[in-house]
Amino acid sequence: METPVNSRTANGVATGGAGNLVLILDYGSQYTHLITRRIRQLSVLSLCISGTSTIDAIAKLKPRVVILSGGPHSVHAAGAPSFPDGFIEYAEEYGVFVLGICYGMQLLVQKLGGVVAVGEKQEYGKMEIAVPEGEWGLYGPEAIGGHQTVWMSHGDEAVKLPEGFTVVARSLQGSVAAIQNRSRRFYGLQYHPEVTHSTQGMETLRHFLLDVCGVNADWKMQDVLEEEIKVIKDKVGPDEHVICALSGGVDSTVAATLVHKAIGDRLHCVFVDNGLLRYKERDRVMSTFQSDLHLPVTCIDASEQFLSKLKGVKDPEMKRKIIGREFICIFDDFAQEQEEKLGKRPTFLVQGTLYPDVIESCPPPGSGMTHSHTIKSHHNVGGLPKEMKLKLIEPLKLLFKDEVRKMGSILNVPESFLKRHPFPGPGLAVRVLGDVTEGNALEILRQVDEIFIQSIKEAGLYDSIWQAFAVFLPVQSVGVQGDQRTHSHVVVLRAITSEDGMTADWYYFDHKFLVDVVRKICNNVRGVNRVCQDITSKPPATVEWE
Ligand SMILES: Nc1ncnc2c1ncn2[C@@H]1O[C@H](COP(=O)(O)OP(=O)(O)OP(=O)(O)O)[C@@H](O)[C@H]1O
Ligand SMILES: O=c1[nH]c(=O)c2[nH+]cn([C@@H]3O[C@H](COP(=O)(O)O)[C@@H](O)[C@H]3O)c2[nH]1
Ligand SMILES: NC(=O)CC[C@H](N)C(=O)O
Ligand SMILES: [Mg+2]
Repeated sequence: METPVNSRTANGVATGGAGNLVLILDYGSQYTHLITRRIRQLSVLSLCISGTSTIDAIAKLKPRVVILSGGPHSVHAAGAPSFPDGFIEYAEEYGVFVLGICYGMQLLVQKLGGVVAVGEKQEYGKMEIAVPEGEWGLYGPEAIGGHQTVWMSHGDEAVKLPEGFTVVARSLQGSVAAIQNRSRRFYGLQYHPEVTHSTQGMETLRHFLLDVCGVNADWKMQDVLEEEIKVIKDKVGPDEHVICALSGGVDSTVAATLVHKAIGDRLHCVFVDNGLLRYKERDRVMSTFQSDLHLPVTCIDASEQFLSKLKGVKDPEMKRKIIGREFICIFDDFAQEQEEKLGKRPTFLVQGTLYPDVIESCPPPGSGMTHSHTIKSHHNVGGLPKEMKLKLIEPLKLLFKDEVRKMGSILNVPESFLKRHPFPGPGLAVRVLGDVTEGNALEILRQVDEIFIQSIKEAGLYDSIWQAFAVFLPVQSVGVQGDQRTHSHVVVLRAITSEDGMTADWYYFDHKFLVDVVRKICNNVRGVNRVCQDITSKPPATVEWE
């Protein structure tokens, strides 16, 4: 089981020194990624691998702490995922701390000889728990003896604890909320401390990892940056060329700047007009590339190609897959053009893929996300064709959006890029529900979106909103405009706040703002007589409508 200090993981991240890693074993919870994030926010490196990884794969990473994630399964179900045989013995032999969260806690209870049963009542949503006076451990002195609000999402519960365990918190309904066995270093939380609705969740994780487990908080973005530059230099041969798909968004701009730092002018950037861009976006993006970014970028107008392939397609996943495929065709053609120019064909494609894109798309083998459900195929991940000539470089694949922004600011990427709201690669195709080519849906949506975004900017709200956009619905409603009956389109405005796009709340505009925007839209955009606002959080909705 011995491995060198600072060994690198399959994902290319240095472990940051033996014995300081927090390793998450994923059992498919939609929140698993958030555990990773929260821990990184504490400046502690954390990685996530499949919950059914082998004992060797776990031991190789030399974790100080292993967190067993939540998951959709019941521990009683046939084929319910579990840690490998020998894991408990390994943890005890090497003094590894183990924290089970929700399903992870139930797994720990069951495997150590306790009993998990279907609870009388399911507990979903915000709950109050009490942490009675008792021994120090999972909770520090500030939490002990008090109440806190936590986020629960479970149907099973621990009804008999394994020997040596004590209950350190209960929900006000009486179910077990937290357990520990300090001498064996095993801990469990029935709720999700990683979700912001658990008001003291972050403090609980901090206390547990830093004070109880003695993990060092020394993981820094500067180190990640230097490590990535080194990885790219090693991967790309000295006379190999690379193309970069640049969208004008935060992720690809940071990725391009990073790769440029590593390989200089062997990087060739391409921006694609797929016919699904926003109002005047092509001109605006190309001119900011020139004025602010100083990287050579080729613009390819492929709008007809994309739109003709999308004609008549209504299914959201189909649309995403078609778009992913067309992007790759364009990149291959661009590589061919470069070959004619340079006398050498570029071998790599840089994409600004982020961790959330990977988590929510079809989980690729080896990603460690094998127990999660596919939410939607992000065009740059699940939408990619199986056979690709270009090899991928995705330097941001393990980072969340706010981490990418941090990296961008270390790289001096101009704020005009870093502060932009995210815009999905499939663009307006996931905001015009149904067939995007029907009627003048795209044109109507562009106008509505522009009015909405400009109004937000004029009101000084752009930087406090994570993402805002309009959606076109393929339905018509009756209205009265200028004393005439109209039968026109319905559009929806969506604005959210979020940290990383994985969970989101809707943004609360004041009434006057909304009244003004709706008036502007109905007065200026022909074909719209009704405007709605989407006030659904994520979950249960997603950010984009498709
Ligand atoms: N119009 C485009 N032209 C070229 N590449 C694109 C285009 N749209 C998306 N891509 C590629 O797909 C990747 C994923 O798109 P995504 O929208 O998630 O990232 P982004 O545009 O870089 O950042 P943001 O999320 O802030 O919009 C991009 O990083 C880029 O590599
Ligand atoms: O590059 C992308 N390719 C895609 O296919 C894609 N789909 C969604 N998004 C963006 O991701 C964030 C989360 O969106 P969802 O809640 O709709 O999945 C939001 O910021 C979305 O705009 C995408 N980005
Ligand atoms: N969120 C979870 O991990 C749920 C665990 C298990 N599926 C239950 O319902 O109790
Ligand atoms: Mg984008």
